[in-house]
Amino acid sequence: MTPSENASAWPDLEPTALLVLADGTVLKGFGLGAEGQAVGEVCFNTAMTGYEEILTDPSYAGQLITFTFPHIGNVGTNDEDIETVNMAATPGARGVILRSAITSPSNYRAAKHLDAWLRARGIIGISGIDTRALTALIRIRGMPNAVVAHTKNGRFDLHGLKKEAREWPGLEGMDLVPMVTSSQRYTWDEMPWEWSKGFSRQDSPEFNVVAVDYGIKRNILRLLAGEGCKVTVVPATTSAEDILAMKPDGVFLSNGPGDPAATGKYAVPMIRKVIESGTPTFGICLGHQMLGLAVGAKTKKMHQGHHGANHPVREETTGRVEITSMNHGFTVDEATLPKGAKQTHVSLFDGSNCGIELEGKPVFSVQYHPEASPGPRDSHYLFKRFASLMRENKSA
Ligand SMILES: NC(=O)CC[C@H](N)C(=O)O
Repeated sequence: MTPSENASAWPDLEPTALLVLADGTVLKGFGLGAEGQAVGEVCFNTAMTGYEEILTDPSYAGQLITFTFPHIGNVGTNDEDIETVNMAATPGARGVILRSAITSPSNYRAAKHLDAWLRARGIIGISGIDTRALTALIRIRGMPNAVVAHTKNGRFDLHGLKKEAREWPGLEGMDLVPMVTSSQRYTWDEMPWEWSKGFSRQDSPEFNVVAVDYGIKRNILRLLAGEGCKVTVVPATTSAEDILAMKPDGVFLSNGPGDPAATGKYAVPMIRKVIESGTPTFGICLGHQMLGLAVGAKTKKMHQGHHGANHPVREETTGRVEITSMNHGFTVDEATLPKGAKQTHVSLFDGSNCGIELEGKPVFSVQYHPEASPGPRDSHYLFKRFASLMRENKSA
């Protein structure tokens, strides 16, 4: 029996939700969250905590997330852990695939049951899936396109669902940034959450940073504010001229969903001009991939992607290993990095590129998520590195 045929944990029960893969495989389960159907690419995330941050990371737009950890929802949800800034936009992941049903929340910060929270955000979910088997399938065959469908009465148009899964074009070539980017400029001064204090404000900023929003997460903005930045967030299509006219001490290129090569069509010309200007620049994930494209490297689709909170990465200059949060399905092809773009970080899982810096320029980026949320804080030093580059550049 293949892993996919074995992946309905309770195949004999009446399903109220289905996961239909593009190859026609049908996995039966129980509906949770919103009713309806959602199409996307299925990826697995191995983080054991932080499901709310994961589900609200706009980089997951166009994806259905399988959590490998079986108990998701135990600590409920609250408004402080949401990572999406642009609430009017599509809220990150379209669907969620779980092993176990969601139990009642048990945590002093819990404000809402995950099931009700998913329903309110229009996220469609299924439980009762053998997520170990589904993960094994993804490792063997790569991330499949699929539809997750949930109806209370258990009636499904199976033919229609199979057709939709089969015909969805997939993430390659897809620019999803217009769905998640902010339509207007705004400023950000909220700093990281502290025990017993909550969030405080940055009221004496040292730097003026422009952050280009391809689907930015709140914790990135908070860590920038924590390093002394007053951040002006601008829509993804803002021109280099408009950005440089704001006289930024630094420019930040955010994370985001979809294929970097598709998004890069309008982002790359802007990024080239910004790095030409000598302005310190820092990119994360999609921002890293598009910086790679801007210097002439190529990006490619990965087989199973990296999604989790325990990925070891080695910093090449020091040999130091940091444990990182990751969420990407595309990667910068290291072999295509031009002279002058140095590989600074590498994944110890598969040797893929995890960071670059431009020789002689105050410009660097990483493939992983140093802001974590969720995940370990080993990589917070990169926000300090950005602040140092801006400080040096200002005093030069
Ligand atoms: N987190 C991100 O920014 C993801 C980047 C890109 N969408 C990828 O999947 O590789």
